[in-house]
Amino acid sequence: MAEVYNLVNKKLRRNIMDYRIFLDTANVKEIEEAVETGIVAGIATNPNKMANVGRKYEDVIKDIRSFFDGPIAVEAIPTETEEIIEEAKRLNDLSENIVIKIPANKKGIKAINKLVPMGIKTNATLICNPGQALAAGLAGSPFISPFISRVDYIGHDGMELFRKVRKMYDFYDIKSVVIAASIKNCNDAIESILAGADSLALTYEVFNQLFNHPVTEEGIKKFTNDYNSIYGK
Ligand SMILES: O=C[C@H](O)COP(=O)(O)O
Repeated sequence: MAEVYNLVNKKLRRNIMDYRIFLDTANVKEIEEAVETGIVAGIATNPNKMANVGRKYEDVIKDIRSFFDGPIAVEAIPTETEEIIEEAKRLNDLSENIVIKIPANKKGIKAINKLVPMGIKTNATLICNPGQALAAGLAGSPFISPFISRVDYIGHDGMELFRKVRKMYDFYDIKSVVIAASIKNCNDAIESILAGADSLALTYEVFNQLFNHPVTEEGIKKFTNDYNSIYGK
């Protein structure tokens, strides 16, 4: 078990650049457009994102696979350990390079502990306190997702949670890829990188904020006018 854990995690650390940005949506049009920038490493969905587009996991995965071979994260919904494991195996078989999101409560952690030695990539999700992150890391989950904005929404400090998780992982030398998840603006995305995020899960809206600044747009207009004044357009 320890051997498998080390293997999985060493490999993940080597390929960490493969996981810098997960696009957090199940909207295939958005995914296709964003992938064209060349900076999307993976796709993250959850049942909420699937419900937003009103489509089944199988159909969304099939569409994404027609143009993208990076990791696709999908969430296992059963709440009992054995059922989570069965659903994770089923989802994993839908395509190459699937990551199974599993909520980090005790039943989920037990499932992760069994799935990792099978070579199934898990992402411990809905992490809202540092203890859940510790448990997920010690269970060997290759990915973990501390949630930032959802923790903020109940009056706690999501970024502080993230900082604690990062510090704890460094202190215990836990190698899981730490994904800053549930990010609602570009500032939180950058803050979480500065706090040591290995990876970001960005909604399409936040992803687009990466490229935008009014001064840039103003500058483009001004430079276009200047160019046209030279070339007489
Ligand atoms: O499932 C992971 C997402 O990053 C959660 O984000 P959300 O708060 O937008 O659903």
